Amino acid sequence: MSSTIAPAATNVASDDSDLSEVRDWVALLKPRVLTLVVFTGLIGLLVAPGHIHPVLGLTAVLCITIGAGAAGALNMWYDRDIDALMRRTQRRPIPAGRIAPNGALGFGVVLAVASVAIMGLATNWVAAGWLAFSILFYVVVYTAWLKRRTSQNIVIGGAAGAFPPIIGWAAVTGDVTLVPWLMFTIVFAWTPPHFWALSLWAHGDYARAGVPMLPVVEGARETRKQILIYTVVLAIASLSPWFVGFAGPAYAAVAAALGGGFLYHAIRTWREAQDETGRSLVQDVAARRTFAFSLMYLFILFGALAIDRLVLG
Ligand code: HEM
Ligand SMILES: CC(C)=CCC/C(C)=C/CC/C(C)=C/COP(=O)(O)OP(=O)(O)O
Repeated sequence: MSSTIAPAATNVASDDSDLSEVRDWVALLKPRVLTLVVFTGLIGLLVAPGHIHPVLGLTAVLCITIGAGAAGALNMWYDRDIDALMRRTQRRPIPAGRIAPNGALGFGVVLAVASVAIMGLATNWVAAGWLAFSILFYVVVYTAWLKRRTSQNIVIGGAAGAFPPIIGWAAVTGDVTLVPWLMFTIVFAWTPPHFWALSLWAHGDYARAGVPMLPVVEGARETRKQILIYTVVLAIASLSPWFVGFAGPAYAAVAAALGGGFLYHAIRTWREAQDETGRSLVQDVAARRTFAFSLMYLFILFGALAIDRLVLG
């Protein structure tokens, strides 16, 4: 009896370990963050004037997914030393020892090159060029250069995450005009409040790893102020597709309501009960809500733009 059961049990065990190995390689792509990155790229593609064959459109979105994922893998390869020091990141596959650094490097390079090549062959080389630029920007400018050097790291480096709407648009039209740059500006202005809200409670991790994020260098009080300033810029930028006549009043109403909501959360974060250094006395409740709101905000705003153009427009 036992001899018939044993091989089956072994198979189950090896299936489980195969599955968890696949999970580790997928984790290198930062899949949760990718959802929103890819969504903004998809909206750029959908609202662009002109026509793209659905199969090619799908291929373009897949290339943005793989390219951005590859950038995430290369980021994890480069950051393996500091990831090992931070509670939030120390269980990642490289610091936890489940994937060798060279394996992650090879994986990232192969996926990056493949995503750019397929994008170029399937759509056009303008979209492929912007995809290549975004990957290099995230890996070289943000990760290798700015992240460990300046508290403005995510303002400048965060631009990488704002390129997907430009890439999606260019995949359809072959060029990059004013509107995709407005979409870029929205994600660009959104990134600092998105990240700094989180960094208000994750600053201990960054301090331990020696990463000069804004609350570590300038303090929590300054970070709260900067979140509010960028939220004002974001609320104005979000209306720009309407200002230039690309989107209609329905989009403007949604953008205004969302902007009001974000401002409400940013003001609550700014005024949250603090000690004399600006550290929260209430476990950063308002900051956590601002972070959660930021995710919903971008999803609904870009969704509204697509509905305005494709359904109402
Ligand atoms: C340099 C710029 C950015 C930094 C430093 C940053 C940082 C972070 C961090 C530390 C988290 C916490 C969760 C995790 O560890 O995965 C997070 C979550 C997230 N970020 Fe960002 N982010 C940036 C830009 C963006 C951009 C441009 C997007 C998409 C447009 C984005 C989308 C998301 C999403 C969807 C989550 C939630 C993931 C989850 O549910 O775990 N982020 N971000
Ligand atoms: C199209 C294209 C190439 C887009 C790539 C851009 C991209 C993946 C943007 C998301 C930005 C992001 C996850 C930052 C995390 O910062 P971090 O790396 O400092 O965070 P960590 O501490 O969690 O590693």
